[in-house]
Amino acid sequence: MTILVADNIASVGLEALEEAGHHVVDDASLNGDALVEALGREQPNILIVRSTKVTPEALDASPALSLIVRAGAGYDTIDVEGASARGIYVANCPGKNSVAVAELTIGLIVSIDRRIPDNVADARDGKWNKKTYAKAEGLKGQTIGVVGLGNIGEEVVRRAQAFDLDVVAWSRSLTPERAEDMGIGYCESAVDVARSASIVTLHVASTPETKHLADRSFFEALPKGSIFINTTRAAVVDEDALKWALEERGLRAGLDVFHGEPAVKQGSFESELAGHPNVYITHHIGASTQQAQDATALEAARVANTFSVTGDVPNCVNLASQSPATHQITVRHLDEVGVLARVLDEMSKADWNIQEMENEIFSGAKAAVATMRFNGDATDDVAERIEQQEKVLAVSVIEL
Ligand SMILES: NC(=O)c1ccc[n+]([C@@H]2O[C@H](COP(=O)([O-])OP(=O)(O)OC[C@H]3O[C@@H](n4cnc5c(N)ncnc54)[C@H](O)[C@@H]3O)[C@@H](O)[C@H]2O)c1
Ligand SMILES: O=C(O)[C@H](O)COP(=O)(O)O
Repeated sequence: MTILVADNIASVGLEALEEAGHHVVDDASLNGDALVEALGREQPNILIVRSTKVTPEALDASPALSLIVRAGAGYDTIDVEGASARGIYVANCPGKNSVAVAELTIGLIVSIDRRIPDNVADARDGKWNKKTYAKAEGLKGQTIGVVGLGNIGEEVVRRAQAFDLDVVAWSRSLTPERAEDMGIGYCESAVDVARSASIVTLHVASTPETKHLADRSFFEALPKGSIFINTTRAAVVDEDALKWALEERGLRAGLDVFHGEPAVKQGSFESELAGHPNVYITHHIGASTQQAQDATALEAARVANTFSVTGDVPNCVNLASQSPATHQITVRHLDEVGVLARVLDEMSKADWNIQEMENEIFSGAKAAVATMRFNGDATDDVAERIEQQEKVLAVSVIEL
Protein backbone atom coordinates (compact mmCIF):
# COMPACT_ATOMS: atom_id res chain seq x y z
CA MET A 1 0.00 0.00 0.00
CA THR A 2 1.05 3.62 -0.36
CA ILE A 3 1.30 5.37 2.99
CA LEU A 4 1.72 9.13 3.33
CA VAL A 5 3.26 10.19 6.65
CA ALA A 6 2.57 13.91 7.05
CA ASP A 7 4.20 14.52 10.45
CA ASN A 8 7.32 13.56 12.36
CA ILE A 9 6.88 10.03 13.62
CA ALA A 10 9.66 8.05 15.29
CA SER A 11 11.94 6.07 12.97
CA VAL A 12 10.90 2.71 14.53
CA GLY A 13 7.44 3.31 13.11
CA LEU A 14 8.68 4.22 9.65
CA GLU A 15 10.92 1.13 9.66
CA ALA A 16 7.99 -1.12 10.64
CA LEU A 17 6.00 0.23 7.70
CA GLU A 18 8.86 -0.22 5.25
CA GLU A 19 9.63 -3.74 6.52
CA ALA A 20 6.00 -4.64 5.80
CA GLY A 21 6.66 -3.71 2.16
CA HIS A 22 4.68 -0.49 1.91
CA HIS A 23 5.62 2.44 -0.30
CA VAL A 24 6.15 5.08 2.39
CA VAL A 25 6.16 8.78 1.50
CA ASP A 26 7.50 10.65 4.53
CA ASP A 27 7.16 14.44 4.50
CA ALA A 28 6.71 16.07 7.91
CA SER A 29 6.46 19.54 6.36
CA LEU A 30 3.02 18.85 4.84
CA ASN A 31 0.17 21.02 6.02
CA GLY A 32 -2.89 22.79 4.55
CA ASP A 33 -2.74 23.12 0.75
CA ALA A 34 0.59 21.28 0.56
CA LEU A 35 -1.03 18.26 2.24
CA VAL A 36 -3.97 18.36 -0.20
CA GLU A 37 -1.54 18.57 -3.11
CA ALA A 38 0.56 15.64 -1.80
CA LEU A 39 -2.56 13.51 -1.27
CA GLY A 40 -3.62 14.20 -4.86
CA ARG A 41 -0.16 13.44 -6.22
CA GLU A 42 0.68 10.30 -4.20
CA GLN A 43 -2.87 8.85 -3.98
CA PRO A 44 -2.07 7.09 -0.68
CA ASN A 45 -4.27 4.35 0.75
CA ILE A 46 -3.29 5.35 4.28
CA LEU A 47 -2.47 8.75 5.78
CA ILE A 48 -0.59 8.97 9.10
CA VAL A 49 -0.66 12.30 10.97
CA ARG A 50 0.05 13.79 14.37
CA SER A 51 -1.43 17.27 14.97
CA THR A 52 -1.58 18.15 11.25
CA LYS A 53 -5.18 19.05 10.38
CA VAL A 54 -7.08 16.77 8.02
CA THR A 55 -9.74 18.91 6.33
CA PRO A 56 -12.62 18.03 3.95
CA GLU A 57 -10.36 19.16 1.05
CA ALA A 58 -7.70 16.68 2.19
CA LEU A 59 -10.31 13.89 2.39
CA ASP A 60 -11.38 14.58 -1.20
CA ALA A 61 -7.84 14.72 -2.60
CA SER A 62 -7.13 10.97 -2.77
CA PRO A 63 -9.97 8.64 -3.85
CA ALA A 64 -7.70 5.74 -2.76
CA LEU A 65 -7.59 6.97 0.84
CA SER A 66 -9.15 4.30 3.10
CA LEU A 67 -7.61 4.91 6.51
CA ILE A 68 -6.29 7.87 8.51
CA VAL A 69 -4.16 7.02 11.53
CA ARG A 70 -3.71 9.65 14.23
CA ALA A 71 -0.28 8.89 15.72
CA GLY A 72 -1.43 10.19 19.09
CA ALA A 73 -4.49 10.30 21.31
CA GLY A 74 -6.71 13.25 20.35
CA TYR A 75 -8.29 13.13 16.89
CA ASP A 76 -10.21 16.43 17.04
CA THR A 77 -7.79 17.70 14.35
CA ILE A 78 -9.30 15.30 11.82
CA ASP A 79 -12.64 15.86 10.10
CA VAL A 80 -13.98 12.56 11.48
CA GLU A 81 -17.57 13.27 10.41
CA GLY A 82 -16.36 13.94 6.85
CA ALA A 83 -14.27 10.75 6.89
CA SER A 84 -17.27 8.72 8.08
CA ALA A 85 -19.46 10.19 5.33
CA ARG A 86 -16.85 9.11 2.75
CA GLY A 87 -16.34 5.61 4.21
CA ILE A 88 -12.79 6.37 5.39
CA TYR A 89 -11.65 4.74 8.63
CA VAL A 90 -10.07 6.90 11.34
CA ALA A 91 -7.97 5.28 14.08
CA ASN A 92 -5.81 6.62 16.91
CA CYS A 93 -3.12 5.26 19.23
CA PRO A 94 -4.75 5.34 22.67
CA GLY A 95 -2.67 5.17 25.83
CA LYS A 96 0.70 5.28 24.08
CA ASN A 97 1.61 8.81 25.21
CA SER A 98 -0.36 9.00 28.45
CA VAL A 99 2.63 8.57 30.79
CA ALA A 100 4.46 11.40 29.00
CA VAL A 101 1.50 13.76 29.43
CA ALA A 102 1.07 12.77 33.08
CA GLU A 103 4.77 13.46 33.68
CA LEU A 104 4.43 16.93 32.12
CA THR A 105 1.33 17.59 34.22
CA ILE A 106 3.19 16.83 37.43
CA GLY A 107 6.17 18.83 36.14
CA LEU A 108 3.99 21.88 35.56
CA ILE A 109 2.43 21.60 39.02
CA VAL A 110 5.84 21.45 40.75
CA SER A 111 7.10 24.24 38.47
CA ILE A 112 4.24 26.50 39.46
CA ASP A 113 4.50 25.75 43.17
CA ARG A 114 8.26 26.44 43.23
CA ARG A 115 8.30 28.93 40.33
CA ILE A 116 11.14 26.94 38.77
CA PRO A 117 11.02 28.62 35.30
CA ASP A 118 11.22 32.13 36.85
CA ASN A 119 14.03 31.00 39.18
CA VAL A 120 15.98 29.75 36.18
CA ALA A 121 15.25 32.79 34.01
CA ASP A 122 16.45 35.16 36.75
CA ALA A 123 19.57 33.06 37.41
CA ARG A 124 20.37 33.14 33.69
CA ASP A 125 20.03 36.93 33.88
CA GLY A 126 22.52 37.02 36.77
CA LYS A 127 19.79 37.91 39.34
CA TRP A 128 19.81 36.26 42.80
CA ASN A 129 16.35 36.37 44.43
CA LYS A 130 16.02 33.82 47.23
CA LYS A 131 13.79 36.31 49.05
CA THR A 132 11.01 35.91 46.45
CA TYR A 133 11.48 32.29 45.42
CA ALA A 134 11.65 30.91 48.96
CA LYS A 135 7.89 31.36 49.31
CA ALA A 136 6.50 28.11 47.89
CA GLU A 137 3.51 26.40 49.49
CA GLY A 138 4.49 22.70 49.05
CA LEU A 139 2.25 20.01 47.59
CA LYS A 140 1.94 17.32 50.25
CA GLY A 141 -1.57 17.14 51.69
CA GLN A 142 -3.10 19.51 49.13
CA THR A 143 -6.06 18.28 47.08
CA ILE A 144 -5.69 17.78 43.35
CA GLY A 145 -8.82 17.49 41.21
CA VAL A 146 -8.66 15.45 38.02
CA VAL A 147 -11.29 16.17 35.36
CA GLY A 148 -11.51 13.17 33.02
CA LEU A 149 -10.15 9.78 34.07
CA GLY A 150 -9.07 8.30 30.75
CA ASN A 151 -5.58 6.98 30.10
CA ILE A 152 -3.86 10.23 31.07
CA GLY A 153 -6.12 11.05 34.00
CA GLU A 154 -5.38 7.65 35.54
CA GLU A 155 -1.62 8.08 35.14
CA VAL A 156 -1.90 11.52 36.80
CA VAL A 157 -3.78 10.02 39.75
CA ARG A 158 -1.04 7.44 40.35
CA ARG A 159 1.69 10.09 40.26
CA ALA A 160 -0.26 12.55 42.43
CA GLN A 161 -0.76 9.85 45.07
CA ALA A 162 3.01 9.25 45.09
CA PHE A 163 3.36 12.96 45.95
CA ASP A 164 1.01 12.48 48.95
CA LEU A 165 -1.63 14.66 47.34
CA ASP A 166 -5.27 13.89 48.11
CA VAL A 167 -7.08 13.19 44.84
CA VAL A 168 -10.67 13.92 43.85
CA ALA A 169 -12.06 13.36 40.35
CA TRP A 170 -14.97 13.63 38.01
CA SER A 171 -15.27 11.61 34.85
CA ARG A 172 -18.45 10.80 32.92
CA SER A 173 -18.25 7.08 33.73
CA LEU A 174 -16.69 7.33 37.22
CA THR A 175 -18.80 5.78 39.98
CA PRO A 176 -18.36 6.28 43.75
CA GLU A 177 -17.39 2.57 43.96
CA ARG A 178 -14.67 2.91 41.30
CA ALA A 179 -13.40 6.08 43.02
CA GLU A 180 -13.17 4.20 46.32
CA ASP A 181 -11.24 1.36 44.63
CA MET A 182 -8.77 3.92 43.28
CA GLY A 183 -8.40 5.58 46.68
CA ILE A 184 -9.76 8.91 45.43
CA GLY A 185 -12.73 11.13 46.22
CA TYR A 186 -15.76 11.09 43.92
CA CYS A 187 -17.13 14.35 42.48
CA GLU A 188 -20.43 14.75 40.65
CA SER A 189 -19.29 17.37 38.16
CA ALA A 190 -16.29 19.35 36.94
CA VAL A 191 -17.47 22.32 39.03
CA ASP A 192 -17.66 20.03 42.04
CA VAL A 193 -13.99 19.12 41.40
CA ALA A 194 -13.09 22.82 41.21
CA ARG A 195 -14.87 23.46 44.50
CA SER A 196 -13.03 20.61 46.26
CA ALA A 197 -9.44 21.12 45.10
CA SER A 198 -6.63 23.68 45.14
CA ILE A 199 -4.98 22.12 42.08
CA VAL A 200 -7.07 21.11 39.04
CA THR A 201 -5.95 19.35 35.89
CA LEU A 202 -8.04 18.71 32.76
CA HIS A 203 -7.88 15.41 30.87
CA VAL A 204 -11.17 15.09 29.00
CA ALA A 205 -11.13 14.74 25.21
CA SER A 206 -12.15 17.79 23.21
CA THR A 207 -15.67 17.19 21.85
CA PRO A 208 -18.71 19.42 21.27
CA GLU A 209 -19.93 18.30 24.73
CA THR A 210 -16.70 19.27 26.54
CA LYS A 211 -16.31 22.66 24.81
CA HIS A 212 -15.77 25.32 27.51
CA LEU A 213 -16.22 22.72 30.26
CA ALA A 214 -13.93 25.01 32.29
CA ASP A 215 -16.16 28.09 32.13
CA ARG A 216 -16.74 31.06 34.41
CA SER A 217 -18.67 28.98 36.98
CA PHE A 218 -15.80 26.47 37.04
CA PHE A 219 -13.19 29.17 37.73
CA GLU A 220 -15.45 30.88 40.27
CA ALA A 221 -15.64 27.58 42.17
CA LEU A 222 -11.82 27.25 42.38
CA PRO A 223 -10.32 28.62 45.61
CA LYS A 224 -8.20 31.79 45.27
CA GLY A 225 -4.57 31.16 44.26
CA SER A 226 -5.32 27.70 42.87
CA ILE A 227 -3.18 25.91 40.32
CA PHE A 228 -4.83 25.08 36.98
CA ILE A 229 -3.30 22.75 34.39
CA ASN A 230 -4.51 22.20 30.82
CA THR A 231 -2.68 19.63 28.71
CA THR A 232 -5.76 18.46 26.78
CA ARG A 233 -7.08 20.99 24.24
CA ALA A 234 -7.69 24.74 24.24
CA ALA A 235 -11.36 24.31 23.33
CA VAL A 236 -12.13 22.71 26.71
CA VAL A 237 -11.40 26.06 28.38
CA ASP A 238 -13.30 29.33 28.10
CA GLU A 239 -10.22 31.53 27.79
CA ASP A 240 -12.04 34.72 28.85
CA ALA A 241 -13.02 32.99 32.08
CA LEU A 242 -9.44 31.76 32.53
CA LYS A 243 -8.12 35.32 32.06
CA TRP A 244 -10.68 36.57 34.59
CA ALA A 245 -9.43 34.02 37.14
CA LEU A 246 -5.79 34.98 36.49
CA GLU A 247 -6.59 38.64 37.19
CA GLU A 248 -9.24 38.42 39.86
CA ARG A 249 -8.50 35.21 41.72
CA GLY A 250 -4.73 34.94 41.56
CA LEU A 251 -5.02 31.69 39.58
CA ARG A 252 -1.72 30.16 38.48
CA ALA A 253 -1.85 28.20 35.22
CA GLY A 254 0.29 25.68 33.37
CA LEU A 255 -0.84 25.35 29.75
CA ASP A 256 0.50 22.93 27.14
CA VAL A 257 -2.39 23.95 24.87
CA PHE A 258 -4.04 27.35 24.36
CA HIS A 259 -6.13 29.31 21.88
CA GLY A 260 -4.13 30.57 18.91
CA GLU A 261 -1.50 27.85 19.40
CA PRO A 262 0.70 27.90 16.26
CA ALA A 263 -0.06 25.15 13.73
CA VAL A 264 3.54 25.23 12.45
CA LYS A 265 6.32 23.33 14.18
CA GLN A 266 8.61 26.33 14.56
CA GLY A 267 8.18 30.09 14.32
CA SER A 268 7.27 33.16 16.31
CA PHE A 269 3.87 33.61 17.92
CA GLU A 270 1.95 36.13 19.94
CA SER A 271 -0.15 35.29 22.96
CA GLU A 272 -1.41 37.45 25.78
CA LEU A 273 -1.29 34.40 28.05
CA ALA A 274 2.34 33.54 27.29
CA GLY A 275 3.47 36.86 28.74
CA HIS A 276 1.31 36.67 31.87
CA PRO A 277 3.37 36.32 35.06
CA ASN A 278 0.99 33.67 36.47
CA VAL A 279 1.16 31.46 33.39
CA TYR A 280 3.70 28.89 32.24
CA ILE A 281 3.17 27.86 28.64
CA THR A 282 4.85 24.81 27.14
CA HIS A 283 4.98 24.14 23.41
CA HIS A 284 2.35 21.39 23.12
CA ILE A 285 5.03 18.89 24.12
CA GLY A 286 2.92 16.66 26.37
CA ALA A 287 3.49 13.64 24.12
CA SER A 288 7.01 14.54 23.12
CA THR A 289 9.25 12.10 24.96
CA GLN A 290 11.21 9.53 22.98
CA GLN A 291 9.49 6.76 24.95
CA ALA A 292 6.05 8.03 23.99
CA GLN A 293 7.03 8.76 20.40
CA ASP A 294 8.46 5.27 19.87
CA ALA A 295 5.38 3.63 21.39
CA THR A 296 3.02 5.83 19.36
CA ALA A 297 4.86 5.32 16.05
CA LEU A 298 4.95 1.54 16.55
CA GLU A 299 1.22 1.54 17.30
CA ALA A 300 0.46 3.66 14.21
CA ALA A 301 2.47 1.16 12.13
CA ARG A 302 0.61 -1.77 13.74
CA VAL A 303 -2.73 -0.18 12.83
CA ALA A 304 -1.64 0.40 9.21
CA ASN A 305 -0.06 -3.04 8.84
CA THR A 306 -3.06 -4.85 10.35
CA PHE A 307 -5.38 -3.00 8.01
CA SER A 308 -3.28 -3.83 4.96
CA VAL A 309 -3.24 -7.55 5.79
CA THR A 310 -6.70 -8.20 7.29
CA GLY A 311 -8.86 -5.19 6.45
CA ASP A 312 -9.51 -4.78 10.18
CA VAL A 313 -8.78 -1.42 11.81
CA PRO A 314 -7.49 -1.56 15.40
CA ASN A 315 -8.52 1.47 17.53
CA CYS A 316 -11.06 2.60 14.94
CA VAL A 317 -12.94 5.65 16.26
CA ASN A 318 -15.59 6.17 13.58
CA LEU A 319 -17.56 2.94 13.21
CA ALA A 320 -21.16 3.11 14.41
CA SER A 321 -21.37 1.37 17.79
CA GLN A 322 -24.81 0.19 16.81
CA SER A 323 -26.19 0.12 13.27
CA PRO A 324 -29.72 1.40 12.68
CA ALA A 325 -30.78 -2.07 11.43
CA THR A 326 -34.30 -3.11 12.46
CA HIS A 327 -34.23 -6.79 11.36
CA GLN A 328 -31.87 -9.68 10.72
CA ILE A 329 -32.27 -12.20 7.93
CA THR A 330 -30.41 -15.53 8.01
CA VAL A 331 -30.11 -17.38 4.71
CA ARG A 332 -28.77 -20.95 4.62
CA HIS A 333 -27.70 -21.63 1.04
CA LEU A 334 -25.52 -23.73 -1.26
CA ASP A 335 -22.08 -22.18 -1.72
CA GLU A 336 -22.41 -21.50 -5.45
CA VAL A 337 -22.00 -18.54 -7.78
CA GLY A 338 -24.95 -16.18 -8.02
CA VAL A 339 -26.99 -17.41 -5.02
CA LEU A 340 -26.22 -14.40 -2.82
CA ALA A 341 -26.57 -11.97 -5.73
CA ARG A 342 -30.18 -13.17 -6.27
CA VAL A 343 -30.91 -12.87 -2.53
CA LEU A 344 -29.55 -9.32 -2.50
CA ASP A 345 -31.57 -8.47 -5.60
CA GLU A 346 -34.78 -9.57 -3.86
CA MET A 347 -33.86 -7.54 -0.77
CA SER A 348 -33.16 -4.51 -2.92
CA LYS A 349 -36.58 -4.80 -4.64
CA ALA A 350 -38.20 -4.88 -1.17
CA ASP A 351 -36.30 -1.69 -0.25
CA TRP A 352 -34.43 -3.47 2.54
CA ASN A 353 -31.27 -1.46 3.26
CA ILE A 354 -28.48 -3.82 4.38
CA GLN A 355 -26.40 -2.40 7.25
CA GLU A 356 -24.22 -5.36 8.21
CA MET A 357 -23.50 -8.68 6.46
CA GLU A 358 -21.47 -11.84 6.99
CA ASN A 359 -21.23 -15.13 5.07
CA GLU A 360 -19.77 -18.18 6.81
CA ILE A 361 -18.83 -21.34 4.91
CA PHE A 362 -19.29 -24.79 6.43
CA SER A 363 -16.39 -27.26 6.22
CA GLY A 364 -16.32 -28.95 2.83
CA ALA A 365 -17.43 -25.66 1.22
CA LYS A 366 -20.77 -27.09 0.07
CA ALA A 367 -23.04 -24.83 2.08
CA ALA A 368 -22.90 -21.47 3.80
CA VAL A 369 -24.97 -19.23 6.01
CA ALA A 370 -25.39 -15.54 5.28
CA THR A 371 -26.52 -13.20 8.03
CA MET A 372 -27.61 -9.70 7.12
CA ARG A 373 -28.95 -6.95 9.32
CA PHE A 374 -31.17 -4.52 7.49
CA ASN A 375 -33.53 -1.63 7.80
CA GLY A 376 -36.90 -2.10 6.11
CA ASP A 377 -40.46 -3.31 6.21
CA ALA A 378 -39.98 -7.04 6.84
CA THR A 379 -43.08 -8.61 5.29
CA ASP A 380 -43.30 -12.44 5.15
CA ASP A 381 -43.74 -12.59 1.36
CA VAL A 382 -40.19 -11.23 0.76
CA ALA A 383 -38.68 -13.96 2.97
CA GLU A 384 -40.85 -16.54 1.16
CA ARG A 385 -39.69 -15.36 -2.28
CA ILE A 386 -36.06 -15.65 -1.14
CA GLU A 387 -36.68 -19.12 0.31
CA GLN A 388 -38.20 -20.29 -2.98
CA GLN A 389 -35.07 -19.32 -4.91
CA GLU A 390 -32.90 -22.06 -6.39
CA LYS A 391 -30.08 -23.24 -4.07
CA VAL A 392 -31.50 -21.45 -1.01
CA LEU A 393 -32.01 -24.01 1.79
CA ALA A 394 -33.77 -22.02 4.53
CA VAL A 395 -34.58 -18.44 5.50
CA SER A 396 -35.53 -16.81 8.78
CA VAL A 397 -36.16 -13.17 9.68
CA ILE A 398 -36.16 -11.76 13.19
CA GLU A 399 -36.91 -8.29 14.50
CA LEU A 400 -33.99 -6.71 16.41
N1 LIG B 1 -0.69 17.81 25.28
C1 LIG B 1 -0.48 16.72 24.58
O1 LIG B 1 0.55 16.57 23.92
C2 LIG B 1 -1.49 15.63 24.60
C3 LIG B 1 -1.08 14.30 24.44
C4 LIG B 1 -2.04 13.29 24.46
C5 LIG B 1 -3.37 13.62 24.62
N2 LIG B 1 -3.73 14.91 24.74
C6 LIG B 1 -5.15 15.27 24.94
O2 LIG B 1 -5.62 14.61 26.10
C7 LIG B 1 -6.89 14.04 25.84
C8 LIG B 1 -7.09 12.84 26.73
O3 LIG B 1 -6.17 11.83 26.36
P1 LIG B 1 -6.32 10.35 26.93
O4 LIG B 1 -5.21 9.58 26.34
O5 LIG B 1 -6.51 10.37 28.39
O6 LIG B 1 -7.67 9.92 26.21
P2 LIG B 1 -8.75 8.88 26.71
O7 LIG B 1 -9.60 8.60 25.53
O8 LIG B 1 -8.11 7.76 27.42
O9 LIG B 1 -9.62 9.70 27.76
C9 LIG B 1 -10.50 10.70 27.36
C10 LIG B 1 -11.33 11.17 28.53
O10 LIG B 1 -12.26 12.12 28.03
C11 LIG B 1 -13.56 11.77 28.48
N3 LIG B 1 -14.57 12.20 27.52
C12 LIG B 1 -14.61 11.92 26.20
N4 LIG B 1 -15.73 12.45 25.66
C13 LIG B 1 -16.38 13.07 26.67
C14 LIG B 1 -17.59 13.79 26.74
N5 LIG B 1 -18.34 13.99 25.65
N6 LIG B 1 -17.97 14.28 27.95
C15 LIG B 1 -17.20 14.09 29.05
N7 LIG B 1 -16.03 13.40 29.03
C16 LIG B 1 -15.64 12.91 27.85
C17 LIG B 1 -13.53 10.27 28.64
O11 LIG B 1 -14.56 9.84 29.51
C18 LIG B 1 -12.14 10.08 29.22
O12 LIG B 1 -12.17 10.32 30.59
C19 LIG B 1 -6.84 13.71 24.34
O13 LIG B 1 -8.14 13.66 23.80
C20 LIG B 1 -6.02 14.83 23.77
O14 LIG B 1 -6.87 15.89 23.41
C21 LIG B 1 -2.83 15.92 24.73
O1 LIG C 1 -3.47 14.13 21.23
C1 LIG C 1 -2.26 13.91 21.27
O2 LIG C 1 -1.77 12.76 21.22
C2 LIG C 1 -1.35 15.07 21.51
O3 LIG C 1 -1.97 16.28 21.34
C3 LIG C 1 -0.02 14.95 20.85
O4 LIG C 1 0.09 15.78 19.76
P1 LIG C 1 1.41 15.67 18.85
O5 LIG C 1 1.41 14.30 18.27
O6 LIG C 1 1.23 16.73 17.83
O7 LIG C 1 2.58 15.90 19.75
